[in-house]
Amino acid sequence: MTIMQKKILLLSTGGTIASVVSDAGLVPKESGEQLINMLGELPYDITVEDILQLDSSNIQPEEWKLIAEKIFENRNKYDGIVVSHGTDTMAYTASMLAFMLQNINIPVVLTGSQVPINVVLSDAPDNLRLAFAAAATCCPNIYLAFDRKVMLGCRSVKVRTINFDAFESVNVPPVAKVTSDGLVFSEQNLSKNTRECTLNTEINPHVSLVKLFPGFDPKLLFAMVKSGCKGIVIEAYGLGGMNYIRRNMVGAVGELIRQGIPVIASSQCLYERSDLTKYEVGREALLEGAISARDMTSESAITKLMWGLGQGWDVHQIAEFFNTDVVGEVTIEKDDTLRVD
Ligand SMILES: NC(=O)C[C@H](N)C(=O)O
Repeated sequence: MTIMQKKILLLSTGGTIASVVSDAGLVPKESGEQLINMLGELPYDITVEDILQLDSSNIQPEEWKLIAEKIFENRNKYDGIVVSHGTDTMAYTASMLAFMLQNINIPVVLTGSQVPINVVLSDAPDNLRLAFAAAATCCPNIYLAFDRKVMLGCRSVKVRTINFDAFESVNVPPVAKVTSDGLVFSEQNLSKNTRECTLNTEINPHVSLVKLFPGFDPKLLFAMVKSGCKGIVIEAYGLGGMNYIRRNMVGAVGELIRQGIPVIASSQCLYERSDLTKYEVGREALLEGAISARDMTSESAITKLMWGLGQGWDVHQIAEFFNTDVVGEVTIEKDDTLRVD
């Protein structure tokens, strides 16, 4: 009896995984085919397409669109898709793909490596094998697979520059882990997708992500808006606090919102949620109309803002959008009304 092998498409985009040493430093040169050849026999029917050959520092909204279109085009021809990608912006790409390809009907798994595949002790072969296994077995969704963990793409963050455990699933457990039992799934491997997959690559990249620091001049926010910025994510302090003495960030937020610029307040802390209702410095911002990012990653918050603005939505619609769990990117608690009374 012949067992039907799963059909998996590898879309290769470059990154360290495909890099070689050159006089100019590491540059992505290896093709997807070369990556596959380094893995030896795999129990899948693999097709390869090279769509980009970039360090992921060069991956921007134009490339997100191309990757999303390629996935959409192939979503009914394969059982799963693996996207090889540089690690530096992989969490941004994974988050944006989740918004652009809502209700995706197959597993799409991004992976890369900290060390080029042609180096003896590279992490690339393990990461690629994991990505293929995830693409063959996970529920439909956008994932990031790295260092024996499979995470929801919109919850992943790059947290290390050198060590192999470069990514973490923030505020939710990984979807699956590799143990001696193989790929072991958590309960999260349940697909919520019941609707038709849509491709919507309309985004507005004219946004800013600002990390608040003591002494930050709120006038700079208005300068950004003057230069065309249409929405701002502020990584505020702790639960979402902002200063209002001397330099009035809270007042600036209110003014921007009255001008029609959505301002999202997230936390500089990587873990756990922002909750603007707790302290006066958060409540004031909330009263001025700041929109809470709750427990979203900054990568998800900024890509969600770009996508929402791309739909032509105003401040109220963006607030509504951020109060909605669209692709698993945010935890909305049942009675989480964020009222300040
Ligand atoms: N490890 C990596 O892939 C880093 C590389 N600079 C990239 O993001 O393309």
